[in-house]
Amino acid sequence: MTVEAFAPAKINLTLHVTDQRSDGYHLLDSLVTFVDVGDAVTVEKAEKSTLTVTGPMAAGVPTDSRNLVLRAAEMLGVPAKITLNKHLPAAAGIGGGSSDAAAALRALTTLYNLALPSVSDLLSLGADVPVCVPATLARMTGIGEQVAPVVNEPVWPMILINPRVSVPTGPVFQALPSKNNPPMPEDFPDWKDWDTAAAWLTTQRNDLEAPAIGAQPSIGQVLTELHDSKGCALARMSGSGATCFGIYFDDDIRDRALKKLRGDFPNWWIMPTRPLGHPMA
Ligand SMILES: C[C@](O)(CO)[C@H](O)COP(=O)(O)OP(=O)(O)OC[C@H]1O[C@@H](n2ccc(N)nc2=O)[C@H](O)[C@@H]1O
Ligand SMILES: Nc1ncnc2c1ncn2[C@@H]1O[C@H](COP(=O)(O)OP(=O)(O)OP(=O)(O)O)[C@@H](O)[C@H]1O
Repeated sequence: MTVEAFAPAKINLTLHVTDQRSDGYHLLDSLVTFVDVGDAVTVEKAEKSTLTVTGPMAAGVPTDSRNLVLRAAEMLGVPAKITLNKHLPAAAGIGGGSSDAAAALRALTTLYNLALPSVSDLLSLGADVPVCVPATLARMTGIGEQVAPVVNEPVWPMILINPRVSVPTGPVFQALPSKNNPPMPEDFPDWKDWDTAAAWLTTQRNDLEAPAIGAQPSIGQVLTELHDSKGCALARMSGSGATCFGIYFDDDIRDRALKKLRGDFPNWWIMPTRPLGHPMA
């Protein structure tokens, strides 16, 4: 028997850094969504764990115990033949490794009929792993261990752009000048009204945007191109970058922007997508 799990890209619609703990980790207040672009993890019972990485983004992805998918199997203590079909760029701010680990945990616990690990164990794989397990719109706080589901997600058309530069997360947090920034308001707007929802999002922030642009100026260019594309309601960076997203209200308008951006920037990774809008199976 094989079990397959989808590992959707994680998008930080907002990312407010509100404090820093004494161990150096940062406290966050982030609205996180998951979209229909992602990797796929397939697992099958085996005598010992093996990992094969395939797909258009396989190059450079570790196949040894550095890969979070193998670390997830090790955490559960179950051996499996694992295949990871890689579509997401790595070190890109869209949680590639974390979402793969979460998908591996969903698949392996189904295959072996096990419970999911505790939140502290999930966190030990990465700060983004707890939110990637349910993989549905959530408010993420703490350093990533507190995950509160949010309902009525807008499934608006989006564009993801990565200028094909990888950005390691730690140095971007370290370059952040102010660690004490305001959180999001306690209450969210009515997500069913896309105009109101997008207008509200524009009043929020990704505090890692400026330090990430400092490290990789091409992120600034990506944001300008998305922002200036016709019909874009909001352009923002996800996570610690470099991937940025644009939100549109209409598929045809989004598709025209997509065509123009792909024509103008043939070397960038540019993908149409939309939030999944429902819990993962
Ligand atoms: C930036 C985000 O992607 C937003 O969702 C996450 O907070 C990062 O999640 P992640 O990549 O799973 O992060 P980890 O692999 O746990 O940590 C990488 C590095 O980022 C920094 N880090 C991460 C999370 C956090 N709340 N505070 C931090 O300061 C730490 O220096 C850490 O060594
Ligand atoms: N399954 C995996 N896929 C890609 N990279 C992985 C994986 N497991 C471990 N890694 C390693 O993790 C590093 C960071 O990649 P990943 O895509 O997880 O992070 P990220 O884009 O920084 O995510 P975040 O959104 O949390 O900032 C890579 O450089 C790679 O060496």
